[in-house]
Amino acid sequence: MEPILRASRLRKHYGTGTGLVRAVDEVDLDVASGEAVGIIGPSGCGKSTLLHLLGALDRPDGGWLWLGGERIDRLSETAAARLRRRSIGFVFQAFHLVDELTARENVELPALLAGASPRAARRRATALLERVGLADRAGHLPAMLSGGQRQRVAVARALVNDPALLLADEPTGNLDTAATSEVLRLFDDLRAEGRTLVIVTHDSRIAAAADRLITMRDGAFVDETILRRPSGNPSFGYAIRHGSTDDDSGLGSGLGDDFGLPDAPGLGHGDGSGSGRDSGFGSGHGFGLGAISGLV
Ligand SMILES: Nc1ncnc2c1ncn2[C@@H]1O[C@H](COP(=O)(O)OP(=O)(O)OP(=O)(O)O)[C@@H](O)[C@H]1O
Repeated sequence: MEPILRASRLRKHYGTGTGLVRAVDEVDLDVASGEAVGIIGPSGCGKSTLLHLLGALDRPDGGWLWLGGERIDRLSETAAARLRRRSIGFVFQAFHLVDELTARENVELPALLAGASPRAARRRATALLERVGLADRAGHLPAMLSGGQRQRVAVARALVNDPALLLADEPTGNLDTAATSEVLRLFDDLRAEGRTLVIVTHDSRIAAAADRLITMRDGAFVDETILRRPSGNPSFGYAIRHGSTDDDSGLGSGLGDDFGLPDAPGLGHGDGSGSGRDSGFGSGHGFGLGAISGLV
């Protein structure tokens, strides 16, 4: 099965006064359709830079990137903008709603920009606001909404063009505990309904909404943990090995211990009968399940 998103040796380096920052350094990533991938790691390790590359918000210095089989790493500004409108939904820490527009108008906007009729845009925005539990706030301006409500509007907006890929950068970073729970529930629902998600986060609870968690450090992937099989892709087969020769016992349980996440029973002890990823983890470069030992 072809991944919907594939990055190969993706690279973004910044020259600074004090030297070279390898923000993203030869990263390989495959994301299957219907899979929810969480990316975690210390501040400055390159998570946001990677997400910007994956979402064609920024161009890599090197490497290749495909979305739905289409090369997207060398698009012109115009083509990248078109791709983002059509195929990618973004959720940012700071919401980025238009202050002068109501919740419904904010959600309608990307649909209108993508060429939907006003009536179709309204129909879709109304349904999505209902979907995120904000039907009764459709006419409110962002200033009249709580942080959690604003982020739910932002999620509805990200979904309005039914994107192939939803990218979220610290979606709970600006939220208090109660609002985080609202947004967490929403992401958990999106995962369960089979949305293809990549979420960058510091928040262990949001990270737990992922099917697979990747840890970044110094621009590279250093660890990978499978939490569950993707719900959007029942035929998805992980090549999880049996036996004790590989240190795969840390799957799920190691994560729970180190990161405050619930255990993922069974995942570390799969029957090995899955068909396996088409190219293994991260396109076959880098590391495999044997390297997993919980979060570092
Ligand atoms: N435009 C830029 N110019 C120079 N350096 C940059 C630029 N953008 C990011 N960096 C550097 O690249 C590295 C990765 O930054 P990035 O924002 O991707 O990290 P992050 O993991 O998302 O951090 P945080 O969790 O704090 O948001 C950092 O060292 C950062 O200072």
